[in-house]
Amino acid sequence: MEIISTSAPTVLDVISTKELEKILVDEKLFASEEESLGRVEVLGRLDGIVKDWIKRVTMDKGISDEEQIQEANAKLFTFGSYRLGVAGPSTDIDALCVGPCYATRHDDFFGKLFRMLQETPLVEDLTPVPDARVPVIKFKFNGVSVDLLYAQLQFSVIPEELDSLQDSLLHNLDEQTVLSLNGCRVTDRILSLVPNIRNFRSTLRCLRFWAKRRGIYSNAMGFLGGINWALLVARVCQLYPNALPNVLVSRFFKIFAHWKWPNPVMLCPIQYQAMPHHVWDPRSNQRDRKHLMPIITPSYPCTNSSYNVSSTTLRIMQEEFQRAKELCEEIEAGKRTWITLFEPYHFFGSFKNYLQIHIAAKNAGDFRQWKGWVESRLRQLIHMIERDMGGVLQCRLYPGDFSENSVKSSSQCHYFMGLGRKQGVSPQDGEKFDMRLTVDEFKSHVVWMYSSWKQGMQIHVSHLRCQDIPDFVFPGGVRPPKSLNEKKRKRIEVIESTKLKKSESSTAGHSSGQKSSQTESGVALDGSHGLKSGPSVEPSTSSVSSSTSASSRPQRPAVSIETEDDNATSVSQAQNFNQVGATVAAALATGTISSFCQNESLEELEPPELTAPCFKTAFVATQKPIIKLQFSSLVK
Ligand SMILES: Nc1ncnc2c1ncn2[C@@H]1O[C@H](COP(=O)(O)OP(=O)(O)OP(=O)(O)O)[C@@H](O)[C@H]1O
Ligand SMILES: [Mg+2]
Repeated sequence: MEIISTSAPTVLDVISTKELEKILVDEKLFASEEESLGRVEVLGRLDGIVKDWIKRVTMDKGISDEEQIQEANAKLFTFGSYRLGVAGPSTDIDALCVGPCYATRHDDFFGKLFRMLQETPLVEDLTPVPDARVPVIKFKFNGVSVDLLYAQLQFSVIPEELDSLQDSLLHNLDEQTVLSLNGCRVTDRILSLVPNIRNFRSTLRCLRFWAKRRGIYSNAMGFLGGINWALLVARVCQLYPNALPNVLVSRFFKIFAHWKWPNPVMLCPIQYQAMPHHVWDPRSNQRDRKHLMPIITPSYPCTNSSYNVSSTTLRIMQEEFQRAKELCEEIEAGKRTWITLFEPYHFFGSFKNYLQIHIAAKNAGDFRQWKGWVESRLRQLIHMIERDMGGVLQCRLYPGDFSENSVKSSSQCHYFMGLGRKQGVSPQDGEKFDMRLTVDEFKSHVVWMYSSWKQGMQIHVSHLRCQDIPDFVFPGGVRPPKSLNEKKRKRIEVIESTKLKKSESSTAGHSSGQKSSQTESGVALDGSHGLKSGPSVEPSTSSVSSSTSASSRPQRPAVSIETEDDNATSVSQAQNFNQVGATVAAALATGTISSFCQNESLEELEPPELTAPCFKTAFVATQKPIIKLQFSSLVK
């Protein structure tokens, strides 16, 4: 593995690193002793629960031999930022329960263990996510967030000293177990591949803090998450094995501002084994070839940990790397201090137009699941808008959600997306952007693809101008004054930083604010919304309709709406059956329609069934007027 420099630190490096690390302490990025002890206690209790669980499972399998029951064992491993030693006060604990061959994921982990957790005092917000790529039970234990995965190994007894790094463990395991084990294996391998763990941790804490401040910390939204930042920092540590964090931070930006993506970042050569698990290989796999920012995990099966990165998020991150590189050069030259590197990105002052995505569900349990799903889909909305608006617009998501009340709501939240013109694309007179169909398509897609959708799970997307951003997004619910000179702005930044650090890992809403005036773009079937843009971008009105880009878009399906008095209204022409189903799904999501019965499964409407003559669906609305929809004789 090549090395760029083995230079030993200078006295100045020691001083500069102290200054840098002082910021981490001042920003309270370390868990207090009490918090750390609380986590250790939670893990101890959890370990006891899984050990108890496996004995019950053993007995339930009809094994009555006392010795075998005594021997039965399950083991808890930690991984992620907690295991890496960079957890902050509010970061979650990622844990893996390893069980023997007879303890199944479905019945025993998501069944028996889940019920035991339900009965455990101090366990709350229990959310099973069995259908995820990496199935997980999420919960809070005595206030500590835990993500618990499961690995069902081939052993009949799990040895207490099990080494999760052994590749031979992976033989004959199901894909979900391999992926679940991978978290632990990757974390431990990273720690074994960095030359100096203390310097690695300190540098990683800086980078995690910086990424959160600059609004680019979120794997789900197409930026980078904990694992990706850890791998990138580990690589820089390898290249400068003796450097202190001040140099490592600065070299990090220097290297990644100039990195020629999609060249992969790897901590070691890709490992191959005679096992069937997918290993990242752009030469043989077309999907891997499409990855824009490959950051490869270091243990078998080596995969790309940053497959969510899109051309938009990559561009944003590159701009941030470049900005930080320049700042670091000035810091090194003594022209600035480290704190300037961590200045927050002013998301709500950076765009003239925004989309607000409001999601809600009937109860806290539904909401947690619905929110997780919608959040993982939001990057799709960016893709759709950029695709449909002729490549003129570019979007930026704020990687966090907001609530209208100071206490985080358990059944609704808001996301925001900034809309701007692509650099270098000049505005045209009277240019308009009509996003109604795109937004409808997105909402439909979100509902359509979600197999666990339930009544009450809603999504609304609306357009708003910068001045209409609701107050609750601002720290303390107070909107900063419009024109600020540089000095005042700096002061506000300090206030914002204080607020931001409170929610270091995930951005929460702030105190209550007024409801903004906004344009609803997501109202079900006849909802209208358009974003009009010209040399000076104007706000849309709810009736903005035509646009040049929209004319080339497929039209809405022919849906006849029958109101109570049987006045049928044709909404538009059908393009295909998929769209009908999609429109239905959107109506369900927005709450306009509360239930429906169908004669044919909506899934059957996927191509190639587009030519099917008709399908009939009846809907009943939540509120008057009752709407019945009759889908029939759709025009192809
Ligand atoms: N995209 C991914 N590819 C490979 N492994 C992943 C991926 N996402 C998560 N993991 C594994 O799961 C672990 C926990 O993920 P998580 O998103 O909680 O990150 P983290 O490092 O714990 O950061 P945070 O403090 O934000 O929770 C990671 O450390 C990694 O081992
Ligand atoms: Mg984590």
